[in-house]
Amino acid sequence: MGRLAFAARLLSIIMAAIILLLLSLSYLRNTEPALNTEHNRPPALVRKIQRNGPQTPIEVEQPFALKAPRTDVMLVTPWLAPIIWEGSFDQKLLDATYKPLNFTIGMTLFAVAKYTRFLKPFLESAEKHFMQGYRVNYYIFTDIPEQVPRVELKPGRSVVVFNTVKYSRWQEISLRRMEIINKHIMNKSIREVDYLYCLDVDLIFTNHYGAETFAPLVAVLHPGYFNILRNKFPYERRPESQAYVPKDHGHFYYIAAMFGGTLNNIVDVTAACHQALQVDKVNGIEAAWQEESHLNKYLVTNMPHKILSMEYLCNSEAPTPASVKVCRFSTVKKNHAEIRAQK
Ligand SMILES: CC(=O)N[C@H]1[C@@H](OP(=O)(O)OP(=O)(O)OC[C@H]2O[C@@H](n3ccc(=O)[nH]c3=O)[C@H](O)[C@@H]2O)O[C@H](CO)[C@H](O)[C@@H]1O
Ligand SMILES: [Mn+2]
Repeated sequence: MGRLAFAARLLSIIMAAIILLLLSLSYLRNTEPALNTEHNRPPALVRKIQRNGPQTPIEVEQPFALKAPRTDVMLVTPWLAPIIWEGSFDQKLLDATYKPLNFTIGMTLFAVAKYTRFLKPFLESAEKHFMQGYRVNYYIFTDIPEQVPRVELKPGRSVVVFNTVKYSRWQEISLRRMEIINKHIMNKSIREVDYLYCLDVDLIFTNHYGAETFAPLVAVLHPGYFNILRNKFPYERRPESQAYVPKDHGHFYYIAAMFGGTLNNIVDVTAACHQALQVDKVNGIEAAWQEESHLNKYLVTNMPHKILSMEYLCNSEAPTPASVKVCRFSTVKKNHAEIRAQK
């Protein structure tokens, strides 16, 4: 074999080896079982229906395409996410669809310092109204585990208590929730829930709160800002903050006392808010409404798949708007100065 022919042969062998290596690398990348692959999987409901087969149809009142169930409120956003109001859903139909799937619903609740006093009424009301007939795990974060009350739980429901530190400022206790929830999902102390709800504890359930709220990412209209121009929303308006939203941006103002969704979505939203909060801290700036400002900033571009109306967060200290036919989750009156005082 001539020198030239040998060199050509060698070159083609090297080229083939490189192509093979590149192909196997891209195969490995595609098959890597990282947590991130969750993003590409169909939602839990679709997976389970694929596994179990379709559910049996049940008798419901016929819906008509030309008849809106309600005409006084917006039922779907411009990006086609439903807004949930009394009269817009059939609870029987939803339960017949979802209950056979045996979902587990997780809930994170922080009760630090004096806020442990809210746990008993919260849990007792949740046992009456929240996700009846579903499996529920309450994840309670507290610095005083002995003050977690014993509340009688229905079958399939449980309380898990995690120790957490008490930061000296109430704002810090509130905003650190993003970081803590994120860590507990990443280290797998919270797992195997189909949906996770992250709630304030100074609230009580006052009516049905169930499957109509299931979505990959769900947020709630703030009862104080549902009918004002967006340039008046209490977004963070200083460009130096990571939570900055310009006056002509945004759709709805959401309340941080409740957001929920699938674990991968909650990982994303809590990670984004935690990172933004850290950058703000380094820059010596705290957003107007702490994590609520960061949550709202996130939701400007990552719009929720479903929005809950103010029925899902009623302000017990203000008149109920006419559009709210049922209050399902209501604030508890509290003396801010007393409860946030250190002693
Ligand atoms: C009326 C008002 O002021 N609203 C703001 C206030 O909501 P809130 O007044 O509802 O805040 P909050 O005092 O309920 O704190 C939020 C949550 O953090 C936990 N917690 C807080 C303090 C504490 O000592 N122990 C404890 O466990 C607890 O789960 C509580 O529900 O603050 C939020 C966090 O920024 C939002 O900005 C709200 O818009
Ligand atoms: Mn609160």
